[in-house]
Parts: sequence; structure tokens; C-alpha cells
Amino acid sequence: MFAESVAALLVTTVALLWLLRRSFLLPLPPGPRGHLFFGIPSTSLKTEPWKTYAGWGVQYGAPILCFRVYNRLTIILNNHTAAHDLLERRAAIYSGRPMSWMFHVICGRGPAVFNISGLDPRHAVYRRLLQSGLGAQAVKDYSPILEDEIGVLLRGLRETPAQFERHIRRNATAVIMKVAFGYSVLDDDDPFISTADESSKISGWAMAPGRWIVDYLPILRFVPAWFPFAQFQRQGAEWRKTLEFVSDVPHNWVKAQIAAGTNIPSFTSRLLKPGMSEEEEDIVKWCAGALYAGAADTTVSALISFIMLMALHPSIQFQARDEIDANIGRLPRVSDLDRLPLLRAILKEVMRFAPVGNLALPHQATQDDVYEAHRIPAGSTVIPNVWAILHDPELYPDPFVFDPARFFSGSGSASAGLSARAGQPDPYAYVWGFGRRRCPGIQFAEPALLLAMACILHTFVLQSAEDVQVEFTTGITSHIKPFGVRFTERWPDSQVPTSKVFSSDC
Ligand code: HEM
Repeated sequence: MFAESVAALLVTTVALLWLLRRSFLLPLPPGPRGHLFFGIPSTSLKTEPWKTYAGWGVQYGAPILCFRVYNRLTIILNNHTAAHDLLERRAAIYSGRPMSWMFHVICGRGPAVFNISGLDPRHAVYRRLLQSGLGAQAVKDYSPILEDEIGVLLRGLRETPAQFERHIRRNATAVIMKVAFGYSVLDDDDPFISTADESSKISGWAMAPGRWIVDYLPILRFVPAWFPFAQFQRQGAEWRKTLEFVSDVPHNWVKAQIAAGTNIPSFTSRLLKPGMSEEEEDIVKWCAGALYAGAADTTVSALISFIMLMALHPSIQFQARDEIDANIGRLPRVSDLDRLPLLRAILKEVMRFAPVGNLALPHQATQDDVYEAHRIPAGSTVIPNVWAILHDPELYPDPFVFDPARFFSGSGSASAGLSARAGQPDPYAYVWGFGRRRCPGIQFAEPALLLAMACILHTFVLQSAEDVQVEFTTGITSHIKPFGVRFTERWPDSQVPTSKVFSSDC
């Protein structure tokens, strides 16, 4: 008996040692190692880093890469299998967010939905509230808001088409401010319009790898702002004010409206209950703020890409317009969208060709792990290279060709002339992110985008110069760099009364 116990102990010890040895001795995934102390210079990641990562994938012949900036490790997942295996199948240990001392602590954004760790109990509460507030039923309730705001958008495009970006941005902000807070954006100078754009830029700057010394030496967060080298404290304090404006002002505005009995139903007013604890109210505030932060810049990027790509591809534009004319025959409404399969395929192709988030958002490994004989240490930042996946020629032949037929197998006039390439993987598996951090706004974003797309094509013909070079901006969300698009009205005033075209009742 004694001998058996000793043998069992020995076997267990050897097995444990073997396992430990295996994971400690396994190499990190391949990738550029850079300088012994500094690692990779962060300046090399300033412009379109997704292309740099894809290039490294070819150079090192591996779909999963590793590099270091100072003392922080980043793992890049350059293909769909690695992204799926780690971020979906092992979501339990890949749902963290990398700590950004600059953004989370100095700018005060730690508790935000986007930033909170997947292990924090608040994460599950946030997700539950967002899913119920953005689910199919909620979207039905918000349809009148979408339809009303489309009227304002079309009017703006008609009056000052050259400013189409400004109109699109106004529309995205107005919709989400109404949904989240019941707040009406009345004019283009509303502070929430410019702040949406600014907040998104601040998030990108504050989380840029290698930019803030405090991210690599967190002890520096205690250095006072007046200290000569503490520029990060001064900049952080300024950004904090802008970001707090976005979360606190509308929340307090809803509370004041409720107290005065003048509130209109919104995500926030539905969730705020008398006698709520401070903690519960704080959760509501961060969730509503996440609607604004999640929706405002992303939908702008997708819609602007759509407009530019339609202007560059008139034959696809006209087929989509024919589908709208044949299946609906008037200004579309939310309830009509299921009758526009070609338009949905176009949206998928816009999001594949010009992804809104080329690197989604970074996840963090919360435990040591081993993948394909490589070690992934706990605490590593894990980035899915969505751009590389969506431009992988094995998944999407001729990936740099804009071709909605990849996702359209319909028949009839709308499909005439489209190449028979349907059946390529649905880009929605990647463009919305992965696992437990996947975008909770999908059910809201898709109809909002489709409605705007359908109404724009119903109302205007879009044209651009032919020799335009499509280029992209770098940021958490990426945009096609703007070029001129001409909007020609399909229904001159004399034929269709304005109120008929632009009212949501028609
Ligand atoms: C074109 C539109 C949109 C795209 C492409 C998009 C894409 C994404 C992506 C890639 C992520 C990160 C997922 C990950 O970490 O794996 C994300 C997260 C998120 N999105 Fe969206 N999104 C869009 C619209 C929206 C809208 C309309 C809302 C809300 C109304 C929203 C709310 C959020 C929130 C709250 C998160 C954070 C989830 C978390 O960290 O747990 N998004 N989105």
C-alpha cells in the first residue's frame, strides 16, 4: 500500500514537472524580436499596423506572431483558425483587456464596458443589460427614431451634399443620443457630435502602444502633474474632462428630466429605478455611455465607406437601387429591410473590404496557455488581425476586389450581372469581434446601416471621379480617406413632394 502511494506520488510529480517544463521551455510564437531592452519601436506600428502584421506573417511563415514593445508582449492572430481557436473556443481565458495605465487610470476609463476585464463580475452584468437593451425587440421600439433621423439626414444631403460626412456623423450621434438618453440633437453644433469623434480619437491616442511611459512603468502614475516630465498626467487630466463630459452630462440630464417628469423613454430612463444603489446607477451610466462610444464612430465609418464604394461602383449601385425600386418602391422603412438581400450582401462586402475595426479591440490572455507548440504567457495582449483575415485570398479570392456577389446567392434581376461567387465565409464572423467581447450592438447596427443605405440609394445617384485611389486612415476605427462624391437627386421636387419623400410616415 505504502509502495503504491509512493509510486503514485512519483508519477504525479514527474507528470507535473513535465507539464511545467513543457510550457516554460516552449518558445514564444515567432516574430521580430527588436532591441534587447526596447523591443520593437512603436513608431513602426503608427500607420496601418494591420498590414505590418500581415507582412510579418508572410516573413515568419506563421499565422500567430509575437513581439514586444518595452516590457509588454503582444500576440497577433493573423488567420481565422487561430482567432477562432483562441478567442472563441478558449474565450474563458482570452476575454481580458490589456491594462492601459494611461487610459484606464489616468483618463479614468477603467470601468468602461470596453475596458473592464472579462473576469470582473461587472462584465457579465454589463453584457446582460446591453443585450437586453439592444436586442431584437428593443430595435423594433427604436425604429421610429431611426426613421425620423433618416429624414433629417436626407434633407441635409440634399441641401449641402458636399458636406456628406458631417451629415452622416450628425445622424449617427443623433440616433444613439436619442436611444441611449432620449436626448435630441438639434443642430450640427451640438457638443455631442464633435465629442463623439474626439472621444474615439482620444481612445486611440491614449492606448497607442509605446506612446506613454506610464504604461510600461506604472509606478509613474503617482508622479504629480506639475513634475517636469509628467506630460502624461497633464494630457490625461485634459482628456479625462472630455471623456467625463460624454458619460456624466447626458446621464445627469436624464435624471433631471425624470425628476421633472419630462423624460422620454430611453435605454437610461428604462433602467434607472428609484432607490437604486450608487453601484447600480454607475452600471447604467457606463452601459449607456458604451452605446454612444460603440455606435457613434463605427457606423459613421461603415456608412461613409458605403457611399464612396457605391460612387466608385455604379453598376453595383444601380442593381441595389433596382432591388429597392422593385421590392419596396418608396422610401424604405425598418420593416422593409428583409426584402433587400442584395443590399445586405453589399453591407457585408463593405465591411469586408473596408473593415471598421481592422484589429477589432485587443483581448488579454488571463492565464498561461499553449497553442500549436508555442507559449502564450498570461498578461499578453492578443490582437486578431481582422484585416488580414478579411483579405486572406484562401477565404476571399481576389480580396482587393469589391464584389458583393461573394455573399449573394439570390435570383432575379438584382443578381443579373453579378459573378457567381456566393458562398464565401460570412465576414460577420470577424468584423464584430470575438467570443465574450463580441460587439453587443450588432442587432442595432445592422438595421440602422441598412436603412440609411437603402434610403440614400432610393433618393440619390452617387458619382465620383473614376481614377480615385482608395486609402484608409489609421485608428481604432478606420475610415476610407474622403474623396468627392456627387449626390444627384432621383426625384426632383416637382415630381415627389418633399414631405412625402422625407417624412417617416410615407
Ligand atoms: C458598424 C458598426 C459596428 C462595428 C463594426 C462594431 C465592431 C465592434 C468590435 C470589433 C468590437 C470589439 C469586439 C472584441 O473585442 O472582440 C465591438 C465592441 C463593442 N461594441 Fe461594437 N461595433 C459596431 C457598432 C456598435 C453599436 C451600434 C453599438 C451600440 C449601440 C456597439 C457597442 C459595442 C460595445 C458596448 C462593445 C464593447 C463590448 C465589450 O468590450 O464587451 N457597437 N464592436
